[in-house]
Amino acid sequence: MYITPMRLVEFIQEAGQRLQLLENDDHWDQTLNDAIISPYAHQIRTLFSLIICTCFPLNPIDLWIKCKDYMCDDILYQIRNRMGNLNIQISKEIYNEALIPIEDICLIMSNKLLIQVGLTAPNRPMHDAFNKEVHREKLYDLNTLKELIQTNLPLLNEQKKYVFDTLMKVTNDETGGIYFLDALGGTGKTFLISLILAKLRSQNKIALTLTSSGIAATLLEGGRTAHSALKLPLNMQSNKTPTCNISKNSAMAKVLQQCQLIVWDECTMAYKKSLEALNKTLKDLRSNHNRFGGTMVLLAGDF
Ligand SMILES: Nc1ncnc2c1ncn2[C@@H]1O[C@H](COP(=O)(O)OP(=O)(O)OP(=O)(O)O)[C@@H](O)[C@H]1O
Repeated sequence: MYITPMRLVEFIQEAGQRLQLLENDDHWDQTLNDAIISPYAHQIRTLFSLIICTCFPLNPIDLWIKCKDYMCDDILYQIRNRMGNLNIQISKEIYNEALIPIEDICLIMSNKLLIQVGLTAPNRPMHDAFNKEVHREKLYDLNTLKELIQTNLPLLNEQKKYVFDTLMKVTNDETGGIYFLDALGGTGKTFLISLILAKLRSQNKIALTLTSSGIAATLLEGGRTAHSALKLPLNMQSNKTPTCNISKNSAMAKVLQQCQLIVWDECTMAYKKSLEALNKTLKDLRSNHNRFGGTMVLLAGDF
């Protein structure tokens, strides 16, 4: 019979506990049980960090499982507030959010990572994605969006209503594709796009707004220049096959993987290769060989 070193350690620990030669984790359990009466989740996280990195409990994972919901309370509350959705429940992303400050405290206290004290390592790329970019794209006030839809939707004429309905339908179908919104300047393209964006965002979907110029970016809610959002290379002309400088684990990659619609306003001003770069990057990030990786793209401008 072969006993792995890990199993041997478990045997020795178990035997030590049965013979009462080793302490078990009851007192840490009790300490944390007393602490969870506190309404402040960050205090429970600090105590938990202190216990796992300086008191060497036998089974830190057990302690984490028993208290993790209490340690995520404030994070869940903030996320519900930010998204205006009280139905959001605790998820593995939220647990990961709590593990990050716990590991930070352990590093300050004992210069140890969670993996070194017997807990699972937090997923830092997931944390980045979860925190920054995805939230930024979902950070819209639902009441303001609903008000805007209620006021502006009845103002659309028949043609614009048709465009609105078509885009809503194809975006909800999630089949992907490209649409061009071509109209003369001042005829209401920005007005219509704002409405499409508001409708999708009010449904808690991600709709990314790219523009070719900084000025155009200020006209649309959440607008960003394509160069900044997509990390396009500056040497576009000399680069034969440019791609967006976005790695699969990055925060922006998560947004591009999840977004339902990408609007590129004033796209007639964009260099052709920047659209090719977006096409290539989306195919790669979404592991989908269809055009723009199967994402719905709306190119708007005065063609
Ligand atoms: N259906 C509508 N009802 C009321 N006002 C509208 C409507 N459509 C557009 N407008 C108003 O007309 C003006 C011009 O519209 P908008 O900026 O959307 O045009 P545009 O096609 O995007 O122009 P440009 O191409 O120059 O950016 C704005 O003040 C907008 O609020």
